[in-house]
Amino acid sequence: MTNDAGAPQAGAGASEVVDTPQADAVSCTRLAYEFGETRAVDDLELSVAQGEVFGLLGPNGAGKTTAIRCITTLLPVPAGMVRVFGHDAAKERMAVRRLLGYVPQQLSADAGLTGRENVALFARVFDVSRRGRGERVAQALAAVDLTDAADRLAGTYSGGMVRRLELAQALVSAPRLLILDEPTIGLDPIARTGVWEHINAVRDATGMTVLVTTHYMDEADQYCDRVGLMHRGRIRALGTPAELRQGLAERRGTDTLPTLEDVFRDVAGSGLDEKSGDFRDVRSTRRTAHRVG
Ligand SMILES: Nc1ncnc2c1ncn2[C@@H]1O[C@H](COP(=O)(O)OP(=O)(O)OP(=O)(O)O)[C@@H](O)[C@H]1O
Repeated sequence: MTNDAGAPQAGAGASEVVDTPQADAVSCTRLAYEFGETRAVDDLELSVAQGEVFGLLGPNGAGKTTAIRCITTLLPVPAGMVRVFGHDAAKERMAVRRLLGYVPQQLSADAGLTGRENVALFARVFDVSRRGRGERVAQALAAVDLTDAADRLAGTYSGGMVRRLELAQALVSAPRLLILDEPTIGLDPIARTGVWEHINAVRDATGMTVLVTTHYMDEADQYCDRVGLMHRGRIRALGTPAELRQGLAERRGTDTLPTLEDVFRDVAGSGLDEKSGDFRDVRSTRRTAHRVG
């Protein structure tokens, strides 16, 4: 185990998890987070294995963003434990931050800078060494197919291009874990597919782990190795999309394979629409395609 300065840490107990190939990329144990009276994350248990694309699914208010923000160290861990490749997110915040790239829901690109300047800014913030920085920036832009548009102002980009630019910003530090909060919300189907194809291509090339939140059950079904269905602060069902769909078909005694959304409705029950909003409501109320410009 290392401390935030990267030096060996004295006194690491024998029972502590260390950064080995066997360590989970993300491990949350009884993670809880409250905003006043609201228990946003409720004793969350979550493990993401190294190299997998894991989808954290759930409707508005399920607690996905709060959990993600604890994992990225942007929020403290008031109760429970969060580890990233074995590093304790509460005690080794800098070590954790160095391992991950994060694309938040909020716009993280500057409309007044070119694509290249935006990515270069992130390279400086994430301490990518000056030597070779230009090449790393160019590689990150190429990985998301923005080489030709790299020297245009981001304010002229389409919604899909902005999302890919934000992906390049997160990739420039060569993270081992990429965390994306609603990466495709508000994009048209072609742009959504484009974002996923680039995520997958980088994952295939680097073996990076991907943790993604989404409301889009169809995307999770198609692109995630495993999914966790989150509702009211907890994971209510966990498995590969095929396992979850098959499981519901067996419970219902039907040959017709249900959708992942059917699975979610089954595990979340009638409370889904009353308290947390419907998936379609969320889609129609949140539009980010024109976030820049
Ligand atoms: N800063 C805050 N102050 C007070 N309550 C908050 C705050 N952020 C989130 N919450 C509440 O915590 C709960 C979980 O919210 P969170 O944003 O984590 O859910 P989510 O699943 O990410 O939803 P969304 O899909 O809308 O982003 C909700 O009830 C929300 O209203």
